[in-house]
Amino acid sequence: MYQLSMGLAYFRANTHLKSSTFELFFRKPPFGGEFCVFAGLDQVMSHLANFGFTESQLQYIRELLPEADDGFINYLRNLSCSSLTVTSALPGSLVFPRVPLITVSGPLGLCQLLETTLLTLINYPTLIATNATRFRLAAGPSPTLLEFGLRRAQGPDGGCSASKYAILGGFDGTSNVTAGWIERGLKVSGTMAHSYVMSFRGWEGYGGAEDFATEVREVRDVKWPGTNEGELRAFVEYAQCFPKGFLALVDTYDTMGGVYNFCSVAVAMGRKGLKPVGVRLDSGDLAYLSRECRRVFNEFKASYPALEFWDGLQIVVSNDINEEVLVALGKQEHCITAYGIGTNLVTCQAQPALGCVYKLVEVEGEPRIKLSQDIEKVLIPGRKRCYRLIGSDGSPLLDLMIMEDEAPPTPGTRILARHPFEEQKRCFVTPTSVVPLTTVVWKDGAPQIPYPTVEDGRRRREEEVEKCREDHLRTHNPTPYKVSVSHGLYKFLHKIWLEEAPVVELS
Ligand SMILES: Nc1ncnc2c1ncn2[C@@H]1O[C@H](COP(=O)(O)OP(=O)(O)OP(=O)(O)O)[C@@H](O)[C@H]1O
Ligand SMILES: O=P(O)(O)OC[C@H]1O[C@H](OP(=O)(O)OP(=O)(O)O)[C@H](O)[C@@H]1O
Ligand SMILES: O=C(O)c1cccnc1
Ligand SMILES: [Mg+2]
Repeated sequence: MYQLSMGLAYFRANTHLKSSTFELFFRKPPFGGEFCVFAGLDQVMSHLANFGFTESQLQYIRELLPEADDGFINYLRNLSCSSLTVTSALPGSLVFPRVPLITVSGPLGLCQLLETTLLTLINYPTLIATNATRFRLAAGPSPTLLEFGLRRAQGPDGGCSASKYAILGGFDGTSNVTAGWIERGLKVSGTMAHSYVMSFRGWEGYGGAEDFATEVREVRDVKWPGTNEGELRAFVEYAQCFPKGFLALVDTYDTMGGVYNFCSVAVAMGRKGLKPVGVRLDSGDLAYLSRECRRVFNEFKASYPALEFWDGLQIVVSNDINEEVLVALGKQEHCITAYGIGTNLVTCQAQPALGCVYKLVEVEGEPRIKLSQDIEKVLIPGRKRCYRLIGSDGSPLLDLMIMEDEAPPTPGTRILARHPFEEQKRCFVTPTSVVPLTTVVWKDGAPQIPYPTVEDGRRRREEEVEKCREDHLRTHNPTPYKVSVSHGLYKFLHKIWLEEAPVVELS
């Protein structure tokens, strides 16, 4: 309604066709960090391609906006994104405050109508991709990270976005089947819950292979005759159902008893030439219990050395894991090989919203500025070009915004980079290479790049994280990354600022 109301007022004022430019950017990185991982462009591109109003939507808008006349409704009826040029960062890129992630140029009315949609399509995907990247950085490169969050997500749609963009951010798989169905190629996996284990008590009604169950019980009785019988039955049934995918939840009654039950089934499977997958721990001290699991696996390895799978068994842990728990586990000795993470990942509990904004910076070639008492909120006016200046070690030195008509920075040439608002903060920089931060992604009614896939984003994130200095990426008190403007843009910004700010009269 926000956008439609302005749309009508622009139409009445006959300014709806004026050429304009809007920029989408964030001012403060989330989670107390220094960076975001850009995501959501795939959905933006598909929105641009499909943008339009149906007759029934137009009818509804007439009801909502009694001020709308036939002329306005006709204008909406014929709207499409063919008159827009959109430039954007590419998914998986590391992005920093105030640098435009998406720039939309075209008729004012149309650009305005896109505001809320573009923000909702970028804010959450970028937030979750950033959260997932931080979880990956905290966990290190080797463990498997599984997204388990659909049950706690902000609705089914939020849950599917979470699954997809968590994978872009470095997760390996999701338990969300709908996400895998929508986005073919996402790895989908699931283990078992306590309810499954709890549903069995003893062996009454057992219809599986008798010799298998007998063998499992014999192995168990040698090691620890007192383990829970219902749990053992649950594992035996599951192993027969999933001869290649036996991963047992071991903490329903007593974690170590569960591990012995698992190993007993594993021995009987091994004798049939089958390979069990591992265990999942869902409570208690996950570091300690993972070491205990490995100790029991080693004990069984000593007793059954002919079976070759003991060293490769997975130890999956879950239960309210967040970034802090991952950091804490990183400092302890443990034998965890995989993490299942739900609530804290998908709800981004540490910071549930990213504050990207969408601001008008130019109309009919004239810059526009929004002033604020809060200096951080003062808008950098005019259309700009943005570059990442790379140093001799391949890591980014700073991001630089220049005015559209300025000469781009070139490798080997020394230039002055300035903080946009603090006059004394400036530096000379001689980049080894210069990378443009945005690409034209939409023009003349057609996409200008192939539709971005999750895999593209994942790869780009990996490359960019690899190149970035660790102190910019660290969890606590990261080193600020310099986002700067050229001397020309600095002068321009402050000139426009003075022109627009009234001089107060005191008496
Ligand atoms: N070794 C560890 N170091 C740091 N944090 C841990 C460690 N082990 C577990 N945690 C975390 O500590 C918290 C334990 O929560 P809580 O005490 O409610 O669980 P629990 O009682 O073990 O399990 P549940 O309530 O599910 O039966 C979880 O957030 C878990 O991820
Ligand atoms: O803890 P999360 O990061 O959200 O990960 C997913 C959790 O969801 C399931 O348990 P659920 O929370 O349904 O039950 P529980 O807390 O009683 O184990 C699962 O066993 C994990 O513990
Ligand atoms: O597959 C699992 O183990 C799983 C999936 C979702 C939530 N909790 C656990
Ligand atoms: Mg729980």
